[in-house]
Amino acid sequence: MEIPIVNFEGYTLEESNISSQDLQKLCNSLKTAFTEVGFVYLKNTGITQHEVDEVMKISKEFFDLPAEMKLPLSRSTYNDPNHGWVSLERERLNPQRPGDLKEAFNTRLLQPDIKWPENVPGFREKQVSFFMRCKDLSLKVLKLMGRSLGLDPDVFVSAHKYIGTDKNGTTLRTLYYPPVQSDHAKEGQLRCGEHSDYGSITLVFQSPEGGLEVLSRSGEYISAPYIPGTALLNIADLMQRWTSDVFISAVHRVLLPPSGNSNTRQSLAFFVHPDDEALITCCDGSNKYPPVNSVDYLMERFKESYGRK
Ligand SMILES: O=C(O)CCC(=O)C(=O)O
Ligand SMILES: [Fe+2]
Repeated sequence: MEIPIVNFEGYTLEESNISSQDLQKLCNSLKTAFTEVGFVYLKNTGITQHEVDEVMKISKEFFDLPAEMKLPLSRSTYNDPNHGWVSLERERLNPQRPGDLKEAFNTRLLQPDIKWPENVPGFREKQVSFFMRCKDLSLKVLKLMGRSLGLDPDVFVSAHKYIGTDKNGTTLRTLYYPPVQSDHAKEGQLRCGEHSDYGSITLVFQSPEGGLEVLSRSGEYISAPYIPGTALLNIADLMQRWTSDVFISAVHRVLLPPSGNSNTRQSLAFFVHPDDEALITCCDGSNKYPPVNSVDYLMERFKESYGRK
């Protein structure tokens, strides 16, 4: 099994003059991908490889700073549950394993009056403008998802009104995986432990090293390689619940590089979450899962990956 590629030509960020026949085709392809794999590559979205490369480049400048310059920007120092720097091994996406061998910087609030890295000129502007591009693409996809299920096209979009504000947890995360000496890693340690994402959907952009793997329905990990110019999109847990398990939130991971390989790796992940106060109720009216408040659900999940205190 492979992750399908869906062409957004005609429905890019700059266009929406697609014929109703092509729109239906697009919806059908997405629905197939989301029900069978939970992951899909989107090509010709309007987000270019150049944009992605630029965000990765400026992110690397930040990650290369000495730890004492990043420490004041730590995730826990903000009056916000998710914004800021996450140090190496701080997070365990699979709570059964040692901390992940990755660093991250999370952008959630777009206000200029919160702390940003000062020593990397342009960092804030580049992260914020990429956040906006990902937001626009995500809203377009959410609309197609509603339509693909034969529902009101706004059923999901209308629960994502406050992205970029303190009423919504949507986060752009730039990730850096430093070189690993596999023989020095702790037992069972990975670059990114097995997990599924928490919110509604996630967009992922990897550096050319690739390395992401996705658990297929038949129980084997399949590779999600780097495909330049594409955005990889996956369903997350709240969306699976919202669709009464019609759309699949697939488990994924990043293993350690093979012994002797000293490559670094980068990725950008845009985690789309519904508005804090949105009540997530099965969209087919089935009551398969009880209604849940979006922010309550997400806070519970964060506690698991950062260790319960
Ligand atoms: O680094 C990647 O390619 C994916 C990371 C990931 O799955 C996550 O942070 O949730
Ligand atoms: Fe993930």
